[in-house]
Amino acid sequence: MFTDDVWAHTAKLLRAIHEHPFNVALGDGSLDRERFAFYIVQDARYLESFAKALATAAVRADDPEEAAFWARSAHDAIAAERTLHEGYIEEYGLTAADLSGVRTSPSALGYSSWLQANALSAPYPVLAAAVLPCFWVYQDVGEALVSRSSATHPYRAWIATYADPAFAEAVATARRITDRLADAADEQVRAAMKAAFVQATEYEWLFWDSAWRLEGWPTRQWV
Ligand SMILES: Cc1ncc(CN)c(N)n1
Repeated sequence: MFTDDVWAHTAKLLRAIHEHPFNVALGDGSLDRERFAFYIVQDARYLESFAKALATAAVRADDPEEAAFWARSAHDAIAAERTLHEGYIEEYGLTAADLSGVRTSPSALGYSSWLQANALSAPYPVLAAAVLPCFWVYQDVGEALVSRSSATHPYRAWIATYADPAFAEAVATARRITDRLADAADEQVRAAMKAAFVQATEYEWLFWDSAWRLEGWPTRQWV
């Protein structure tokens, strides 16, 4: 199956994601608030673009069941995941003014813009492959962390969201869709699907790394 193959192809990168200091600290609860708050604010921005890419996939899908799945996922990215974000934003006492003063990081902007470009101009099967890691990598990380998180773990709500069986069900559906599209695709489209899956997984690593580095714009000093 296409998705088994691309998952195996990205095994080293996936290991690097699990072993990234951000995720190790997220898992053992030692991640400092500043880094997690940075991540949450950037992720709220990212989710807006991700949801739009999913809504575009719903429009471009050639199968009504697939269209419904993408539309539901677009809704969930805003509704369910945002509830999670708002919980942390409230806990950290961040105001709307604090949030609007934060500039979208280079990595968050890069990932979001790349998703938008795929949504608007890549073939539909390539778009499906581009959004798949956004589901699957998070479920993989959430599931790996859940067994180690106690009831008092500071990031338990985050871990529980992505380790939830409903999220695993969404991953299974996204994989089924991507495999169906890969089966029907010619070699050129399949190669573009693989490249999109790898690129999105690289962006997933970058996103966590950017939060770990509290990534800003070095050019800000000149403008
Ligand atoms: C960067 C990123 N990638 C994926 C997800 C999970 N939808 C997320 N919340 N943020």
